[in-house]
Amino acid sequence: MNQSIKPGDNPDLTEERLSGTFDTNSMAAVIYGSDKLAQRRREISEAVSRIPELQDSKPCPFMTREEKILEGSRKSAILNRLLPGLIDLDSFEETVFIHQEVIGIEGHPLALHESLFIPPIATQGTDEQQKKWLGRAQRREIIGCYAQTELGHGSNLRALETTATFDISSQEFILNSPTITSLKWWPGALGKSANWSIVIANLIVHDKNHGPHPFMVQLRDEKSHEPLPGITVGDIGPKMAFNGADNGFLGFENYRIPRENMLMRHSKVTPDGGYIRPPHAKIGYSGMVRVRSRMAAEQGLFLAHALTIAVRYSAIRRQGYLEDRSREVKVLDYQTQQHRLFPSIARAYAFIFCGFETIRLYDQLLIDVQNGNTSGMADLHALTSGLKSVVTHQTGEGIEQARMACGGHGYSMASYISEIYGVAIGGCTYEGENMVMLLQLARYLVKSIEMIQNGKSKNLGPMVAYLAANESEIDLNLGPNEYLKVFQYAARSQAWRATEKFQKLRNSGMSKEQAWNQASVELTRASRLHTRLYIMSTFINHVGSVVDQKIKKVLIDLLNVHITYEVMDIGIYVQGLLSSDQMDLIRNQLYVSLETIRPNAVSLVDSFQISDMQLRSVLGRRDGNVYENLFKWAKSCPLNDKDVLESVTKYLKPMMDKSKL
Ligand SMILES: CCCCCCCCCC/C=C\CCC/C=C/C(=O)SCCNC(=O)CCNC(=O)[C@H](O)C(C)(C)COP(=O)(O)OP(=O)(O)OC[C@H]1O[C@@H](n2cnc3c(N)ncnc32)[C@H](O)[C@@H]1OP(=O)(O)O
Ligand SMILES: Cc1cc2nc3c(=O)[nH]c(=O)nc-3n(C[C@H](O)[C@H](O)[C@H](O)COP(=O)(O)OP(=O)(O)OC[C@H]3O[C@@H](n4cnc5c(N)ncnc54)[C@H](O)[C@@H]3O)c2cc1C
Repeated sequence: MNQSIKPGDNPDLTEERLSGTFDTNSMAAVIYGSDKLAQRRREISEAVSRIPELQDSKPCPFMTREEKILEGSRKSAILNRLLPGLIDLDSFEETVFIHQEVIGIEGHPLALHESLFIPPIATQGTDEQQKKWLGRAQRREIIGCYAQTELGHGSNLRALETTATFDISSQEFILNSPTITSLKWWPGALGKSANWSIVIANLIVHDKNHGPHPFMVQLRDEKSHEPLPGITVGDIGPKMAFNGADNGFLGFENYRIPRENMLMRHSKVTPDGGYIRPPHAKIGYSGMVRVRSRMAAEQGLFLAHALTIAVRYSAIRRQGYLEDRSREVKVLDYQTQQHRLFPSIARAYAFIFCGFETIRLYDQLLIDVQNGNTSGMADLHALTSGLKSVVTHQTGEGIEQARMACGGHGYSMASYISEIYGVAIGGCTYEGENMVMLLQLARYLVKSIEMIQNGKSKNLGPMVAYLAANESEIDLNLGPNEYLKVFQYAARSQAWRATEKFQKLRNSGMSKEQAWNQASVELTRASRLHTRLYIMSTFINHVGSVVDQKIKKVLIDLLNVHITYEVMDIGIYVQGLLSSDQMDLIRNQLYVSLETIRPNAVSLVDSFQISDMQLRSVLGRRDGNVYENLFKWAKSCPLNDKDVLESVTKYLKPMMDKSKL
């Protein structure tokens, strides 16, 4: 049963909900990993809806940037007071969720505090450092950010210019931004809100540069909030979206911090200037790996937001006719609309499922690393690099299709889809620009193929074992596993093609770097296919593990949409394997699976359990009463406070009057 049905709802939406074949709360339990977690989300939404001071003071699209930052800060402060009674304070998921619910997706002063400030202290700080700062940060006595990117350098961390030079005589590090390009640029909450930061700076001891390391740095006075002497800090200005966040710039001029402020769990500087290496050269990058490991689920949820809006709206929007000329048809009944939206629903589910899997993998790696075992770092770095790139790109595509699927109203901020799009596609850039990260995964794929070439296939990890197989025929009694084999064929042949291109260029005498650059488009294609294969296989495994038979049936239908769509989408890579008859068969299976999923479309998006408050969309309202609320929304626009604006009295009226003469 669909748990969203309520009296007074738009009858078209109620009809959709009645046609659903499964219980949406049970599906939510599968999406969020357990009945308890799904229920906690419902309880938190419900509790928040009963607290007047946590409601939006006005719709976000009507707020200026200053108002957004003020509103985010107002709500953050109230939440900090109320949180103990509302959520499990030890749960990162609940903390993120309640901020999302109350403040929304446009950013807020604590967005980075939870995800990029506290985790490095907790994982890279010594026990004493944790004792000193962790409690203060968790109680929010201080607000922090993560300052790594510089005006001139983001992707290439080796070229960062900020320095932290050890001064033995005073037992301090001296921080400097030697050039304009070395100014820190972009960190969220740095601009106006944070008073502390993790700063990534080149560690220099005895004139030797040991590369980027993390330092705890106080930026502003804890009483006055004024920048401390030696610090230049401010906001970088408005962005495409995410304007409730104050992304900032930061410069240092001979700014001194105690030796104890370098995070020293892994690398250390001793009082006499000795440097102790970390157990793995890239351990300082693990904060980024943590965030990347969470991005598939986050992005899946951004896509879920847009699809909830577009699918609900498509069920109440009537336009044109099919057979019955007496009543316009729901636009959701058009095959083109289904083809536009349903594969994205499948992707959102797939991203969330594999997102929770990568979070689990990261948590396991963290335990291993704390126990001194860093052997899994390269695998997870490669996996999360590819995953963040593919998922952010496909999420952006899916959100934009969702916007277009809403016609003209999709273009209005009342749909809120443009904000979701703007925030989500930031993910194509932050935490590593997508091409750069695809090339990181490509290094791993090339190395894996070189192992095969050197007769060491048995050393390949499970995620790349398929690279050594030799599939040349597919039985088209197609079940998910045959589709997986088709995808493996595509990913494998592209990985070999790209590697061989790179090797041929090398053998022709080209430098490694030039050869890599000349092969890089092919290499990124290999990385995408490898990642899409991973997403598909995780989806198949996840569906296989579902126990509730009604839920399993719908998920198999959704999986069928996914695998047929994905294989059609990569047709060019499987031309050597599949005949045109086989491709036609798959195409037809896709069309059949769109029809099969149609009665459950609304229930599938309702199962994401995104409340109206969180959705902030007039088009996506749970009750489907869109038109009357669109009219209310337009009337509440500040431009309509007055009938005659100054723009008219000051300019247009005099112009028209003058023209009359
Ligand atoms: C509704 C939904 C609800 C969601 C709620 C959440 C809302 C969220 C909204 C949030 C909005 C905004 C938040 C934004 C936060 C953003 C923060 C940031 O962006 S922080 C800055 C991030 N910066 C980057 O990611 C920089 C990218 N660059 C790099 O990481 C490196 O420079 C890299 C990896 C590209 C290259 O590094 P380097 O030059 O040092 O190495 P090499 O390329 O030479 O490689 C050598 C060797 O090392 C391996 N390697 C690299 N990194 C790692 C690693 N991390 N772990 C393990 N190994 C690593 C590499 O693969 C090479 O291996 P080899 O065997 O030699 O091939
Ligand atoms: C919304 C948002 C929030 C952010 N928050 C933070 C934060 O909190 N803290 C922080 O430190 N940073 C933050 N950043 C910065 C972000 O991490 C960087 O912008 C990102 O890592 C990309 O680096 P860049 O800007 O230098 O891009 P560039 O590297 O300049 O990319 C420009 C182009 O060059 C290409 N390119 C670069 N290198 C290569 C290569 N080796 N091979 C092939 N192509 C290449 C890229 O593919 C891209 O097309 C944020 C950014 C955004 C948009």
